[in-house]
Amino acid sequence: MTTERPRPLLIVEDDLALQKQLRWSFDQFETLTAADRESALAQIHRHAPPVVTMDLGLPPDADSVSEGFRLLEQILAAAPDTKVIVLTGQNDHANALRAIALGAYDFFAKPFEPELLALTIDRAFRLHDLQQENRRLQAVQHPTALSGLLTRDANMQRVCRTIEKVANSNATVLLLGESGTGKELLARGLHESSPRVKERFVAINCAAIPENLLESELFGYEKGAFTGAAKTTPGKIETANGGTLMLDEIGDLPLPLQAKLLRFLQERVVERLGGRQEIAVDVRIVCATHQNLKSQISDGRFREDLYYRLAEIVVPIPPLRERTGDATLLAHAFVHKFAEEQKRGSMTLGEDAVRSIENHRWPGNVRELENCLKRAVIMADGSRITRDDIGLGGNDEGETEFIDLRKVRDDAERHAIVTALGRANNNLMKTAEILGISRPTLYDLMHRLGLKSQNS
Ligand SMILES: Nc1ncnc2c1ncn2[C@@H]1O[C@H](COP(=O)(O)OP(=O)(O)OP(=O)(O)O)[C@@H](O)[C@H]1O
Repeated sequence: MTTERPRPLLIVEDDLALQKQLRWSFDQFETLTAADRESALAQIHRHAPPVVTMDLGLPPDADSVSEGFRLLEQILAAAPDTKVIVLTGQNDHANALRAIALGAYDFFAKPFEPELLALTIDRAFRLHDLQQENRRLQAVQHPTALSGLLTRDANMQRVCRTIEKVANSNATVLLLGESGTGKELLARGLHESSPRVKERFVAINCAAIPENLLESELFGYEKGAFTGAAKTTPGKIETANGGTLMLDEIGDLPLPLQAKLLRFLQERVVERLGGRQEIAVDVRIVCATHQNLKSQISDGRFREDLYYRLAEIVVPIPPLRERTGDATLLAHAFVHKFAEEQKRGSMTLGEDAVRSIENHRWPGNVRELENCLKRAVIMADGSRITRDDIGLGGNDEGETEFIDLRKVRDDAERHAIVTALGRANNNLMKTAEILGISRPTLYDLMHRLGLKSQNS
């Protein structure tokens, strides 16, 4: 015996006799009905039915198809996965084809055989389920390479999607972000999501190496090329052959080396210092910087032609302070990680510690947060990390912003109701329909929020 709940099927039909017949024919589903466009939309918002059957001729002008097509477009805009089966008049092929072109799943000419329509509805439910399952699996399997990167912030999630999307191409990527925002983590994620994953990921920090050594680090040298060059050594570019080379702090690359890098990007060959042979290298370049390269270009400190070679895809990374909820999300994860590493058993963050983390501006971004929590885990006396263990200083008490969910909800509800009242010209029945709630619920809400309809 199956215990599955019947699935919601919306029947949009203004002919009440036919509506009743359809309900009766499809009693294996949880049938919902609507006789016009607005109530159909309210049902869509309230119940999200995966499948809809709809008549094209709807009031106020049931003889024309304009209201039906408008509804079809609105359903697909609100819930694009909905399978809409359009019921047309006999010999109404033109409208049937127009409905399919707009995204309807199928059409049936009236009068139709309920058994045949039931088969199509079944098929539509199955297709809808498959698509949902597919999406769920993709969501679960997708972020493999970037799964070490924690975020709930919408902008940061967008950055991750961009990285995953460009991973398959060979485009040069420029990551722009403050120090410690995760540029190297993203560059590695890009490499690991790319077809080059089996080859090497090589990173070099252009700011950390003195100018005279940077050239040989990047391009390599032949034995005897300079004093101390005891043996032939390939440079980082060559070492990354087949893989990905990350040039961190590219804004610090000295001008003569910028010219040399540009030549490499144009010709894709390197010549080691003291060597005469050109060596072909196939490498994907990812650059990163916290500097404003555009202003460096205006100051003559960065070559514009190199910039355009490097900036095929530019990905700005938001600083931690602009990522909603991420500081605490990461803090909990770091506590867990370091408590395990330090064999301190299970540790938690006290409320005062969480508030102090929320209020800090994190100029050093995730790296600063990571170091801060590592120290706190080591320093904490018990299993609960306090504000003092976090050691961010400052008096956070005054700055604490309490999130009052009720107020946030009230504000959102007030905004929605006022907008709907305006749209419905203060007609409460219409307002309730637009909002997808019953009239008594609307009255209750308006009463609670102290809202008055202008007619009352
Ligand atoms: N979203 C994140 N989730 C988990 N760990 C992160 C995240 N972002 C950064 N980290 C960690 O924070 C540290 C700093 O990140 P990373 O080295 O990638 O930053 P960066 O922008 O390259 O820094 P810099 O510009 O100073 O080189 C690393 O240990 C990294 O693993």
